Amino acid sequence: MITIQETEIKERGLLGVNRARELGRPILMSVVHKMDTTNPLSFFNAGKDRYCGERFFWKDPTNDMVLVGLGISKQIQSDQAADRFFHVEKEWKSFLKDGFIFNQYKVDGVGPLMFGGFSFDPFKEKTELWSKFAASLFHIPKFLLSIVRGETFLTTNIIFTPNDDLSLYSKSLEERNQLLDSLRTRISTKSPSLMRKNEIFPERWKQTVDGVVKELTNGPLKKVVLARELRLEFSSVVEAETVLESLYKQQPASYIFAFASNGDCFIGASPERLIKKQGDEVYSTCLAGSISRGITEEEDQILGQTLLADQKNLIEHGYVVEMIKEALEQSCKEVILPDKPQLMKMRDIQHLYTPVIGKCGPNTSLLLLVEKLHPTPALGGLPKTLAVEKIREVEELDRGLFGGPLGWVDYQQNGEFAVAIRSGLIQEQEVSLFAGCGVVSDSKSEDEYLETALKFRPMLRALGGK
Ligand SMILES: C=C(O[C@@H]1C=C(C(=O)O)C=C[C@H]1O)C(=O)O
Repeated sequence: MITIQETEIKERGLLGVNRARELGRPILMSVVHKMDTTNPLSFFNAGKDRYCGERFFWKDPTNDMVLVGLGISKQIQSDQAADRFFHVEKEWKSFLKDGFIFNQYKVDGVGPLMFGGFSFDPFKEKTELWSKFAASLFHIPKFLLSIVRGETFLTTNIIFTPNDDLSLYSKSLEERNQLLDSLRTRISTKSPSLMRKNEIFPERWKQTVDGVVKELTNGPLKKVVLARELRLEFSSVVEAETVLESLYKQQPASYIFAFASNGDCFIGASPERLIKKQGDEVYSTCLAGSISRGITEEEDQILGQTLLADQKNLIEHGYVVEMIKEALEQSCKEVILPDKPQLMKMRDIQHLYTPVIGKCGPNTSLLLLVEKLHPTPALGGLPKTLAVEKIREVEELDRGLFGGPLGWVDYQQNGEFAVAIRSGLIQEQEVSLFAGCGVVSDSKSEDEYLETALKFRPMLRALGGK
């Protein structure tokens, strides 16, 4: 319970009401409090009934930043394809303008913040599968729990419209106290049983890979990433909190995310950072080139060394490094990266990995960097435009948010986006899982098929399947 003085309630209520009336439009009031240590999954779970379809969850691989949003105080959304990153940034900044922010903590990820993502390809025809998500969709929550480097904060966002009166502020505090009171409810650990696994046209997918391999030998295309879907059916509704809890235990070194919209929930555990901005620095990750983990330590090391020396994978990885370096050089003063990839070992798979740091110039903007980087050749291909066009033409899957940038931006314009892979879409009793792989001129469709099967595994295990 957070205690508030009666005078503060009146003063802040008045401030909000007066400004909204004076400007004739909605005004944000954001209030930050420090809190005792709170389990983020309990917080997510506490919003289950009241904020169903209005929740998000984010944890970065280092555990430095955990964000949980409940309720929607404002939605920024659009199905418009052109200039989508610019429009979202513009709307975010104009939403913040003239608002009140009561935040004495100079910590990123605290205070007003939007969370959401961009679809992989806004020009691809949208199907029923993703009908609950706009192609660009961001939520500014009513309540945001931020656990930043071990410290816990709660942000309450209130929107005053010209028609509201003073009581809005106290009503919102009441809602917050009810939420904090319900934090003790336990998460059900019972997972529904997996009834049916339906691979979506695997043979046709392999034929598509073979067709693209032929084009790669002759044409200007160097690499195309092709993805496929696995549709699962369960004995009862799949609850996001139960899946999150499993991902938390099973994939500690990943970004763990959930983004609910209109009843569906996009959820996953991605190893891949697209970009992070913290003050004057940006961080990106080149991740491409994959091999399985070994059963014994020795086998695991041999597999790792094989990957580090494998020409096909090194070439694929090099494409990503080159592109990310070039994109950052356009808006950073300096770009720093090692000259050789290392290994990133996840539970089921190991990857070639190169971290990149950029020193920001005066106009470096997080969303404009997202635009430049997405999709990297790890998810699109090379050359970028041709590869994305090829995917649009030959891939049967509607990727929706899969493979797109998913993350958060705070009111200081700091934030982070992961590449939304190793993920799935929960639709009541059914879940679609997605996985892709880089196709180059010497790719074999059977190997690529097996690689995508490996990439389904983290989500499959978290859902109680194998
Ligand atoms: C496309 C996916 O993964 C991407 C492709 C990789 C590859 O081709 O080696 C490796 C990591 C990711 O950048 C996926 O997991 O679905």
